Amino acid sequence: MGTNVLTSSSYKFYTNGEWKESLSGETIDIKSPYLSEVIGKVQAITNEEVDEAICSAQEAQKLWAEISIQQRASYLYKWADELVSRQNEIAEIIMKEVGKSYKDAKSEVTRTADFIRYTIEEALHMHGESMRGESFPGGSKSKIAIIERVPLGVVLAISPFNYPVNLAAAKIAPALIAGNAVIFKPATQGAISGTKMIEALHETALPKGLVSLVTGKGSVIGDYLVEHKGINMISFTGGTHTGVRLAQKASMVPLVLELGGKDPGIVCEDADLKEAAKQIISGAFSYSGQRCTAIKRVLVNEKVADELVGLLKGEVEKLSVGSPEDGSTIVPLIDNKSADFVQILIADALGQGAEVVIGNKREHNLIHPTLLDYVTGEMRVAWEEPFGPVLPIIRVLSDEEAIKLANESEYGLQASIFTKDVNRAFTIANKIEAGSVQINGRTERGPDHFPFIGIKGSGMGVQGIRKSIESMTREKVTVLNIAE
Ligand SMILES: NC(=O)c1ccc[n+]([C@@H]2O[C@H](COP(=O)([O-])OP(=O)(O)OC[C@H]3O[C@@H](n4cnc5c(N)ncnc54)[C@H](O)[C@@H]3O)[C@@H](O)[C@H]2O)c1
Repeated sequence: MGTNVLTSSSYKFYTNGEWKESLSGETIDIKSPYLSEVIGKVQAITNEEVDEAICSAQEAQKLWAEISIQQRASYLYKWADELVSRQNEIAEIIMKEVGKSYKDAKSEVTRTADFIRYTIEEALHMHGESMRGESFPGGSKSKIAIIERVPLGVVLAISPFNYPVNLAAAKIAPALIAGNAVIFKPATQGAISGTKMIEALHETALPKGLVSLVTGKGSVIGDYLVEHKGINMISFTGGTHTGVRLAQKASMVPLVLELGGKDPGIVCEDADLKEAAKQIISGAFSYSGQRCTAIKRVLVNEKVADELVGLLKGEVEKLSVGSPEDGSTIVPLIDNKSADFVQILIADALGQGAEVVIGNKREHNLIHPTLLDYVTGEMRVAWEEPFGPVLPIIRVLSDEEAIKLANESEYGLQASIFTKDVNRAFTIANKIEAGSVQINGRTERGPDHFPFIGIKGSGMGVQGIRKSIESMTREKVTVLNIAE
């Protein structure tokens, strides 16, 4: 691993096929979560520069939608190849910028290339349909509707910090293959990784203006982008607070929102407890719990609670804690503010009678994996998303109580159920209010072609390769009236 990857400390934004410095003259420092140093700066662009990006996107999109899907595919295949050939460089940036282990960062890049290829192939196999008028009473055989999917126009893609390459490409690739232009706004922490990903796209000689990388604080340019009349669709992944605000600002454009979660791991007394403990701990603590689909609470039947807690503790003891450079699972959180928040949730629970099974140790923004037992519904950690390595355990008397607690949450992303009885699993799953339910496995987003859905405070709309393409296109009907 070279140390000189971050050669350019000031990164440019990208619009109309060119890399530029903002006329604002302002940049934003990107501080590594674990190196305690600024690893680069990104441009804080102006509203006028946003206007220019959207204007050139509108121009470019018209031509892009007209070329064949095979031609569009050829650019995207090159993009996937470029990402693979730059995987070491990009992985190192992801590691330094968002503090993810080098191994995980690398697999994020290769998973993204796989995602892009699958997206192309899915789109190549999507076809429209036709209908004859005669099937409706009074309709005629001479009326034929041809139903095709057409692009929406300019898609605004806003991504979060935790998967800065994968979650961005998961919006950009379906948008492009379907014939849209893209305005890509990365999370500020994650913007250098996003820049590197767009550099790879630039290498494909993609038509000018089709994709722009706009950087700046979400709180500064976010509203301007979201309310912009030139935007035809918004695909957003991030926190619930930001997403709800965005939905209130955006008007009359389709939205797909993938937001926060509080996924429960429900453990019945007949579960394979050893396997459940393994799944729960890897689900809860990978990348320090900074995953939307992390297991964020355990609802365990009290008959097996003591045994499960012992097994969970054993699994936590095996987790490596330290620097992402050493491949640790538990790494410093994205910033100090996030670590302070986790600490507040832990303190609140302890103040109300929860017990620490293991953990509750902090060095700067590195929080050791923490298990809290005897958590009750009065404690904030039972309901709030920590986005950090703390897992509350709530003991329940019955499946009904577990279902009730699971559904009382403002979120509805995923849930896991652990039981050996498949009928029982389905009975519970059918009553759970969540986008997806995992039976005997940890909550997770992949494989990426599965539909991925957040309900309630966890979002609206569906992602997942085919669903993402559908969300970025609309049906258009052309009716042929044949002379009789
Ligand atoms: N459901 C999912 O698919 C999924 C996946 C990953 C992360 N998440 C969620 O994301 C959160 C963590 O990510 P984060 O801290 O980067 O989230 P965040 O909400 O702080 O930021 C997400 C994005 O929104 C931008 N933004 C901020 N203010 C904005 C505004 N006013 N208008 C438009 N955009 C604005 C940010 O710059 C960033 O690009 C967690 O809640 C996590 O659960 C959800």
